[in-house]
Amino acid sequence: MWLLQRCLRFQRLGRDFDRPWVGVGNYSRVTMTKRKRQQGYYTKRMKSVQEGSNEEVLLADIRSLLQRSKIDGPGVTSNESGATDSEAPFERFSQVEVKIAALSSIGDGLGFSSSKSDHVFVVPFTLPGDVVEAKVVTQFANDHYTLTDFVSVLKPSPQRNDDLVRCPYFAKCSGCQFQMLSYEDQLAHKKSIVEKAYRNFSNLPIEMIPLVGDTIGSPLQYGYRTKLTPHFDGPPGSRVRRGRKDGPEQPGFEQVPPIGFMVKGTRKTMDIEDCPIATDAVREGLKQERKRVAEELSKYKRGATVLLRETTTKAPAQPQGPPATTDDPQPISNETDSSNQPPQALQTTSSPTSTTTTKTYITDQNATATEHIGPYTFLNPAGAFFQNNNSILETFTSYIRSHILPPQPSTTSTLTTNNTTRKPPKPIKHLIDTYSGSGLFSITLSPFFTTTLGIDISSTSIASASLNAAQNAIPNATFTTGDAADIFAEAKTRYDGDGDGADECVVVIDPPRKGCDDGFLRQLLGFRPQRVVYVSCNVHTQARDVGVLVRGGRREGWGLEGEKGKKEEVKVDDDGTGGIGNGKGMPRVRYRIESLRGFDFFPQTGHVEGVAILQRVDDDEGNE
Ligand SMILES: C[S@@+](CC[C@H](N)C(=O)[O-])C[C@H]1O[C@@H](n2cnc3c(N)ncnc32)[C@H](O)[C@@H]1O
Repeated sequence: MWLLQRCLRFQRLGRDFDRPWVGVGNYSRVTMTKRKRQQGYYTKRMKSVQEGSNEEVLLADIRSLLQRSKIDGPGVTSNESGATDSEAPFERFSQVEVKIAALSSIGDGLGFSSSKSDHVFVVPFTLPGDVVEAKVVTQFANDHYTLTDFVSVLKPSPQRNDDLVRCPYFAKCSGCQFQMLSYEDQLAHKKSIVEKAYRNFSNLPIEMIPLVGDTIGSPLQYGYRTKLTPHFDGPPGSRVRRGRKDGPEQPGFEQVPPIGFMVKGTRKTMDIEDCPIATDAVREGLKQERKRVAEELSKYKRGATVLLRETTTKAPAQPQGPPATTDDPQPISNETDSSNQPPQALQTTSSPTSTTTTKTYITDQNATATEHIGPYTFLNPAGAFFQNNNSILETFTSYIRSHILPPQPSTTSTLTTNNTTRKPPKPIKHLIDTYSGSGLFSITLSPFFTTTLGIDISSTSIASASLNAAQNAIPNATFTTGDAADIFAEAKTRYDGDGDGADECVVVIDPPRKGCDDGFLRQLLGFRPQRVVYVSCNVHTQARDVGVLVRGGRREGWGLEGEKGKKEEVKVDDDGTGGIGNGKGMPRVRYRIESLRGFDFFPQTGHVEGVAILQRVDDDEGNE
């Protein structure tokens, strides 16, 4: 009977199965059998979950919610479905009523149905207190959770205000999740993301983690994104034919494909005509590029990504005539390297002082985009990395400026816990800017330092960094191309001749989402700079790496219990001190977290940029 029921169910599910399984973020790392795929659930993870991935972060939140619900109870005590752990407890594509209990760190709501108390539903576009209808998509029975599509709100959360939503694609497009949440609540949620990241992923005792500061908001909450990359897929069959020289001719497009972003939770592209989180110039670019692609469709045989990047020029204001407005476009500025760009002057404003600012968009990866941050000008190839929210960069860089050096001690010497005096740390003179990109930190912080030394793996970014230093008349900045870990050998030669030159150095770290590798952390601890400022777009990998620096190299129990419970150690020079020294009998090097805070670079989304300020713990402060 059971077998018959299962067979009937497979048949039903097979009929319903109208799209391939698709993941959210890094879920695609999980593999499964075809039959399980058709059922929409997994029983076994074939590959380990990537550190700091959405999946790992989500699992931590789910486990803590299940733990809490065991104590408090989600309002349900019986398991009416009778499903066992290894069975998918809900039918794929069935609709379930879910009461949302928490907001996860990846921005999706987490809740329970009334039929199963030990199983969490992950529902995008929802808030704690919402009661919603959700459609079952993918089930992870062993991990007690199900990914769903949001269907509708049955009873709204007191936090929900749908009148705030400014985008017609909200609740479908994967770009923004929080438009129905007040900005104040968005910032509070982002603070809790930083708190949870350090609690769940730093592996530090709670007393070593300082209170997280309030999230600093973005001056612009819409109209802030200076770069968009909408895309369109190729015509059916174009993927199979790609790369086959002697194969049949590529089919062309029969109609204009959807041009835009992914539907949330799928790999399907949805057509997006406008994106209100982008700047006016980029929004205009989206409109024009959509038109251009439609007109030139016969040139395309496969899908493509369109680059839209804002560029800003500042010029002395015209002495005569009324100020120009957005309805009164001006010719494109000469400052923009746009030889192969269509004419697109879009937004011109005159400031009451003597400067005219012109913002336009560019689409050529290699054309130069210009950004201004306070008095500094940055030039970059449009396709290269640069922070995407210009409106927050002045606030952000002045925050880093005011924290890059240690707070001034009140006297020339400081009392230690033993009531003995110790010398104040040496004044910091040198900045080491790792993962420097085109020199954002080296350049905006340069007035504080005798020298700055930047490194980035991208030679294009380093070429821009050198150009930007020259452009901003900064004589003391040097940049080099290479792996970030390699900078410490150079820094030792430059600054550490007498053995304590690292006391005069601060290191800024701003890696990609995956964080720093062991080699980098090892070299950093071996160099032992007095101070570290760690900036990151992924507070989870940041928390992991900061944990290593605070423990002085030990990387114990990273990850979720049971996933990667094994103890690891990031070893440097084993000098017999039980930790990491510099190989010259120096005591173990470790850091304390002076402060933690998030910055909201991406309003309306679940992302938060973390800034951790670390100070080396010196011997007489309790180094063992
Ligand atoms: C988040 S961006 C930060 C760039 C810069 N600090 C800024 O704010 O504009 C990360 C940078 O790390 C660089 N990168 C990635 N892996 C690297 C590695 N192994 N060594 C050095 N740089 C790396 C990338 O090229 C990119 O410029």
